[in-house]
Amino acid sequence: MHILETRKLNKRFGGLHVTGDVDFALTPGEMHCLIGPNGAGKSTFFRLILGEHLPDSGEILFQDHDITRARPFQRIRQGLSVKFQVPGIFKELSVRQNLVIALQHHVDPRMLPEEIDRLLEFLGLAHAQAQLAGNLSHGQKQWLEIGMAIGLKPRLLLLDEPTAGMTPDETHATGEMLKRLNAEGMTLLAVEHDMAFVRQIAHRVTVLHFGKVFAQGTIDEITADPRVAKIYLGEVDA
Ligand SMILES: Nc1ncnc2c1ncn2[C@@H]1O[C@H](COP(=O)(O)OP(=O)(O)OP(=O)(O)O)[C@@H](O)[C@H]1O
Repeated sequence: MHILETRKLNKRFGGLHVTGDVDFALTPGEMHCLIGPNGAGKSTFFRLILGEHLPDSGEILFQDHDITRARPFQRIRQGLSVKFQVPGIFKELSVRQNLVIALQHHVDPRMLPEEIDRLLEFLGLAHAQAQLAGNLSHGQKQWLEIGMAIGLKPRLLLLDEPTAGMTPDETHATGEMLKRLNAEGMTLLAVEHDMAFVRQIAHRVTVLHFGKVFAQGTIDEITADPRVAKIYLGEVDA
């Protein structure tokens, strides 16, 4: 059984084949990273999974349900959540208020304060809960956004370059945070460029190149593959 599966997923923009026949499957409990050179189609593949783009052909299955044409909110209701690269936090509100907004329609109001305390602790933001979110460091803003995305207790969390712009310490702390989520049963799929981070978290890695699955394996298999090194140097054509 797979938690997410795409079958021959295709997306074109004009004449450009951005996603070409992508067959991809995620096992429940897996931490998977999607890598590939700029323009490989990673963001487009993410947006197809989320329902922000509709494919020209192919299928997307989530927990064995066909969600190919489902609206984004329907996918979220089924247990999909996403953390985008640009934080969607409310800068003029406190850290705690941001979490209240994210959780209030999904958690029993009597349990809300306790649930938020637990999240703040998990994110390492308990001491900053009264601060305005706009005053947090870049890394803390990303963690708050992760908190808002996991407050709904998704089965699958998608992360778009979760460590972009972070210091090495923040990047490492983010990796450990994601590993704890995974240990609690959440499946994770991250688009990521930082290979040290990929090594820290990924069970398996998929390389996209010109919209196609170019290679798949453990990080050791991927980094030892001379064909993968060549696509980053621009030596392998579509
Ligand atoms: N809405 C769109 N309309 C037209 N072309 C698009 C659109 N979105 C993406 N593209 C093109 O599709 C290709 C793949 O883009 P995509 O953003 O999916 O790649 P990526 O692997 O995420 O790249 P990066 O690592 O730079 O973020 C690019 O050539 C891009 O210009």
